[in-house]
Amino acid sequence: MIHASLPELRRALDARQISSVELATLFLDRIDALNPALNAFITVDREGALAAARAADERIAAGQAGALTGIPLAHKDVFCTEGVLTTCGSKMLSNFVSPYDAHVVGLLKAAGAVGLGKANMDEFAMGSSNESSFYGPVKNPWQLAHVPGGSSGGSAAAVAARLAPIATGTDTGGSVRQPAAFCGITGIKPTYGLVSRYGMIAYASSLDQGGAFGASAEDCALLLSAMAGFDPRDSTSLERPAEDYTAALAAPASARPLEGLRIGLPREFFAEGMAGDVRAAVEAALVQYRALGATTVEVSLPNAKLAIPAYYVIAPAECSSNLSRFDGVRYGHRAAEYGDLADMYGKSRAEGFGAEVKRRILVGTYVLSHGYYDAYYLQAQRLRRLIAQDFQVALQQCDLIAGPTTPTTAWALGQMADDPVQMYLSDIYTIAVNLAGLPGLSQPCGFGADGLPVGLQLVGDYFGETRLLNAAYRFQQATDWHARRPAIAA
Ligand SMILES: NC(=O)C[C@H](N)C(=O)O
Repeated sequence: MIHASLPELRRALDARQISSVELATLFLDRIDALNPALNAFITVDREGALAAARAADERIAAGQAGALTGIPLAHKDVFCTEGVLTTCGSKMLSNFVSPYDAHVVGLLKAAGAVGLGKANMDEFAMGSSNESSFYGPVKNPWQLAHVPGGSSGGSAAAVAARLAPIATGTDTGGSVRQPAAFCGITGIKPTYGLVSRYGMIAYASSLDQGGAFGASAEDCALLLSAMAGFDPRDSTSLERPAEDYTAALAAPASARPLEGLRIGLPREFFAEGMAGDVRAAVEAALVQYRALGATTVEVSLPNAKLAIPAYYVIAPAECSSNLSRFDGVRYGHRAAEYGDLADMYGKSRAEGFGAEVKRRILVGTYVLSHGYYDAYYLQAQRLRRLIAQDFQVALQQCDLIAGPTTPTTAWALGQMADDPVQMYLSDIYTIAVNLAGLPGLSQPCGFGADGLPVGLQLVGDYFGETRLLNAAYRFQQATDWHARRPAIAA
């Protein structure tokens, strides 16, 4: 049961081969056994999970089960959960119990999904390795001495090690796709505005977007279908009819299911910077895509190389504003001893935030300050527009864009700890997609020389989620990279 797909779990639950309580217990026991080694969860909510599972069993017995009723899942600890600790990976929120559920959490509860607990993450989602978490680093299930990626590293490691069949995440600059690639699973970041940000602790609001992790594109499609949808409480939520992202997957299998699909390969992504073993796996995957009927065409994203400097102005600027609410008064940690009010703010924030968060607040405050705004923030916004335009030009020549998710496989824990800029550079292929607000997916497509997974990134036009998930699904029907498991999950 541990390795069953979501549709298989659905059938087993509906046929009463297993109850939701039994299924939740199976995963909770696995978390107890394996989490000490992986550190994928910050909070395990056994009681809440079993109560939700009992309710799901009643719903199943009454014949009222939906696609996710009784299915266990993990939430990234950035999503507020009523009555359950929400830390955002920070000491600042180490005692924060939200009085309400994030929109996404509410939708999944209403669907009858069973929340197992809260997944570890980089502090306030700032990082690409999960090492900035106040609760300690997450280990990569494929090799425990390596990072799982970040910032949604706990969610990705949990799914890869089968501590949960599916998990939520968020992606501001790659935080779903990069850990999915490093952990050998599938992850999708939808179009900006598709998933409500209400109750998702804000990092960089114009970039933050909720996303889904699963062992396959099909499992991601099921989870995303339940997460997406208009929410008036998020001013950037898009008012669109709900979509069933699994509908296209039901089309009959054929030898060349991707006939007519044009895949654009950005010249700049294949030029330099990609490790040899990543390139080999990505190119082999493209051969497979062609065998399934797709054609490939070279496209250009001339400004994509400027995505990292633009992002590391815009994201810190927004974070410096968003994180000002953590002042020891309204939320979060308060210093035990202080003089006047300013001293209390200063000490509380100095004690509550870790080094990476402080670095970004400082950079963000600087680029927004009088006299520097035009030189940095405004320029970055201009670059952002050029990058988005590049994608629109490229997407006139193709239906989706493919390339590596990351330049290398997962690095060793500690390897980049003293070199934040090196870590920022590792997000080179994912960040431009957030700046443009486009949907992106990462799927496993092979292994590097070190035995660690390689991810293939697919990027679509706005609201192209169905096309991305369908392409990945057809690839997964013909290959078994997504079915490979780390020894810890055997
Ligand atoms: N939050 C993200 O999407 C991760 C990105 N590496 C960042 O640190 O901003």
